[in-house]
Amino acid sequence: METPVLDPGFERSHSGNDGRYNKNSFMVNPSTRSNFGSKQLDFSDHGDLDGAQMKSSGSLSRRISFKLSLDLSQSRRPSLGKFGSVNSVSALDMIACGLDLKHIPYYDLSVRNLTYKVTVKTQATGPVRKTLLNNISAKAFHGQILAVVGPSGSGKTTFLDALAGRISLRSLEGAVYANGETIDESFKRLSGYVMQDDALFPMLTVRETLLFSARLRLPGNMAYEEKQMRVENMINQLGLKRCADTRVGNEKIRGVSGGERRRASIGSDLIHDPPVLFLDEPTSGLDSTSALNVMENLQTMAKSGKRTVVLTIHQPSYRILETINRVLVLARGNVIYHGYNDGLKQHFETLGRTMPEFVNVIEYALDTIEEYQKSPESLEPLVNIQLANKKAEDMEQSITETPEDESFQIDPHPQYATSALSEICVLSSRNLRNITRTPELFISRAGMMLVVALTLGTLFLRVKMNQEGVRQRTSFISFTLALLIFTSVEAMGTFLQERQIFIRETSRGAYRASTYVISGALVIVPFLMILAVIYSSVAYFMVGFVAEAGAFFFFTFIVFLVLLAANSFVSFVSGIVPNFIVGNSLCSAVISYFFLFSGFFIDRDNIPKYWIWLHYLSLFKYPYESLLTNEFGHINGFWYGNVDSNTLLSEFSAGKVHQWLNILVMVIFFVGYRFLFWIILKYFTKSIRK
Ligand SMILES: Nc1ncnc2c1ncn2[C@@H]1O[C@H](COP(=O)(O)OP(=O)(O)OP(=O)(O)O)[C@@H](O)[C@H]1O
Repeated sequence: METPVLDPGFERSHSGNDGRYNKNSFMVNPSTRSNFGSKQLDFSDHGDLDGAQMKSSGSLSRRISFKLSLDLSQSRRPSLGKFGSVNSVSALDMIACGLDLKHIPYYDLSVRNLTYKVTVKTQATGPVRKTLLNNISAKAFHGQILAVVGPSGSGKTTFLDALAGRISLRSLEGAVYANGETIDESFKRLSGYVMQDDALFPMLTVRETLLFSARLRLPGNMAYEEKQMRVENMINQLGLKRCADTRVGNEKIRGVSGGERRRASIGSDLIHDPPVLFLDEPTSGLDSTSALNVMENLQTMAKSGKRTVVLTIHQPSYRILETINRVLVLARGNVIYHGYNDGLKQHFETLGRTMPEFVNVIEYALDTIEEYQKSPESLEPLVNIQLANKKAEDMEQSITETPEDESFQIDPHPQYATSALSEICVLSSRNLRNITRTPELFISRAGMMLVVALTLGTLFLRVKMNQEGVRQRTSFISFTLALLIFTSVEAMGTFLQERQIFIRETSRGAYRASTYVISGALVIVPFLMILAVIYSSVAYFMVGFVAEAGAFFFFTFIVFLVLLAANSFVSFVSGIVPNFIVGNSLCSAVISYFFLFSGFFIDRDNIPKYWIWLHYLSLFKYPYESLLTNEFGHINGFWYGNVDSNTLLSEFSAGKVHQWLNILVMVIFFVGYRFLFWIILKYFTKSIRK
């Protein structure tokens, strides 16, 4: 084996976030690049390397990485703790610049003795520990695809989740290493995870989906044109050119085909070109051609970008098998085989079995597992054979491997790709695009407000200044508030629909929960303002409220604040409920209580002391008192008998209303519920298993 020639003059220091791969980075003397690049460091074309070769290459890859002296590599990548930045120069950047791909940083993963147990409650025995992963050891190399296969329930997804940091590290025994370093939170940010469900916005086109993802996940200081170029490259790479401007769609909305949606989903999770990719069943639900297409794309991405691809798959066809380099066969959480595809046949031969010719080796493995599972000795012989092989491999490894350096610094504050402000802009523009693509939602609510305003306007037409007029005014105000607050519940659907997308995007650090909350609030403001104006300008004058500009604008402003506060409250509830049915019931129940304690049905003075807190928490109390004061406070003189405005207001417990204080409380409701929503999203809406 030739020794790589490193130019000592190019040796680099190891800290900082300037795009370095890891602390053992060296700069390659360009004149020597091709010499050793092809002979020792480029494994991407060596899916059939034998174990010994791979081991020596693997250990070399941990020790040496290369970084190209390119301007575009500098300060693009966020710091990723001990794993350095995502890429110093991404594969796609390099392709776009026509540069040599042999110098892309890469990661080799290894799993040692990974065990994962959960506690399950059974009726017969009470809580028992169930082993979902049992002492699993495996490796995934860059430039290759490792496929996790096995019968249903064998632990494929669980294994992928453990590797991808989707299971709390505290719950796992054993360890997962990336280039010999144990993984931590920062590792998540440099890996992409494609879930089984394609959680995408149905109203965006494929190109828009990828572009929004690029704007969120690529560094803020990268030019917009470059991001667009990255998107076009991804579209070409994934074969999405023909449908790039078609809406993604879903089960209800016509859009791209299932295979194209799958590829769009893969593209949006991989647009930032993560060096490690995890995919859960990327071919599920696809016809054989689309499935092969997806796998070929992944193979190209793995090879050309030196990415490490780990995926789960059900019964891959013969042609799909050719796109996979290594397999990990699991059964009931145990490793049955781990290694290169062509070793599988030989592996089963050690059991004294002969695999028939022209049989798909994975199908054969699954059939064999099934057979053993049904036999009295169960999986034991299969597990023992694998354990014996592993022992031999471990011994070999202990001779060739040197101990790892454990002195890496973990960055306690892993950064996001772009600034909070930029995230707010991108998320707001995405929200806006989604809203404008579904105008019927806003139009129907605006139409409903108009119809109700007209109905109330005719019902309470030109109310008089007498006792009946007073009753009608208070009824109109309380009904208006009930209408505004109860109908806000429909906003819950938005977040519940988006929740999977939010989890998918934020689980890999695409953006902050706070910017998601802020952008959601910002985008809704103009729409709620329009609703407030529509309702007030029709109902206010038809009912015949005090004809003063100031009073009208104040009424409209309060209606707007009520809509804002109610929207925030509903957002908060949507964060804590599992689905719309529960959310709708909860919201309706709580809002009904708020209404009951508003002061309309029972005066504040008559509410029992132990219930008074509900009066002060009520979303109705403050606008109700403000609107009463706005109406009655503007009219001097007697309403009926010797009852003047002051008497009326004190009767409604609104005698000493400070309008600015009420406004402040409503603003606090608006901000406070959003804040609680943020807490829920940040700390409780996680896709991590315990
Ligand atoms: N939280 C849990 N509590 C108890 N058992 C669990 C839990 N999560 C998963 N399991 C069980 O662990 C086993 C492995 O599940 P996993 O989803 O990893 O299997 P899989 O191989 O991906 O299955 P499939 O191919 O059907 O998707 C299953 O038997 C499943 O029922």
